[in-house]
Amino acid sequence: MATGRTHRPATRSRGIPEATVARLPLYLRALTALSERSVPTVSSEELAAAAGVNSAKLRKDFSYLGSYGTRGVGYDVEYLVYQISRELGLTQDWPVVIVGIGNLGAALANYGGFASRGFRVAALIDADPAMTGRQVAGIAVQHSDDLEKIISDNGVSIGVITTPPGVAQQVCDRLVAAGVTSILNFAPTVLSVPDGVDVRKVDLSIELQILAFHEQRKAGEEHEGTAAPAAPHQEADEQGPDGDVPAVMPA
Ligand SMILES: NC(=O)c1ccc[n+]([C@@H]2O[C@H](COP(=O)([O-])OP(=O)(O)OC[C@H]3O[C@@H](n4cnc5c(N)ncnc54)[C@H](O)[C@@H]3O)[C@@H](O)[C@H]2O)c1
Repeated sequence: MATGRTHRPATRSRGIPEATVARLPLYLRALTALSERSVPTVSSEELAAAAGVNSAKLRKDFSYLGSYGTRGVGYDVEYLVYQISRELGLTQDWPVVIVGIGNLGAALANYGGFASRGFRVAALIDADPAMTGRQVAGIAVQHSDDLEKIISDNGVSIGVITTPPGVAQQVCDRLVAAGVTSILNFAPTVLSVPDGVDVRKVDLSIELQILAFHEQRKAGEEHEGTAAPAAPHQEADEQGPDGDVPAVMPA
């Protein structure tokens, strides 16, 4: 068993760096907004500004997709939406299960943004017998005793864990044994997974702690009237999609 990290090399087999992959959803979100406004083409500068990314980085990212735009015209919005969606695997439907249907699991189940991005909530699973059969977001919650059958029946490869931290590893092990190969973990615990399984961890409290650090530094600067020492240098590929620490991290 390996612990912690996402078990993928920094550069994917098709040669797209993970840092670029992490920015593709930002481009896609900006492009989708342009597409909804029937904007046909966009310059790299406009798109970079809309995505919150540096334009040179954007051009480099798109070169990995084989998309170079047309000088003086820019990028074709619809074609880029298609290209990025295909690269992210969003042109196919991904059934997802959510395990642990408490406050957070129910909120995620009710989030309408998954379906429009190619993720279908195929099943909701909880260990509390009182939850079994209860409708959440129009889906009947199923008992965790049936987890393996639910995964297999629905052909699920992506699992979301929103259980208490103490049971998250056990839930993760069952999901993986049942065939799940990608896990989005919201529980505040580090999961161990075998090679070939990707884990991403979301931790809003870490994001808040980072903001608190910056707030403290700003307050210190005001107080002392001098600049605080610069933050430690971050390598480009350690940075998040918009050049900051990512909200969703490799576990
Ligand atoms: N990542 C974040 O930013 C973030 C934010 C909020 C909460 N959390 C974490 O998300 C998790 C859920 O928080 P919550 O407020 O929804 O808690 P909750 O207590 O409301 O819900 C947890 C649910 O998990 C179920 N459960 C317990 N053991 C289970 C098992 N073995 N299999 C399946 N289901 C099981 C419970 O019956 C319950 O319905 C916690 O670990 C919490 O720390 C993370």
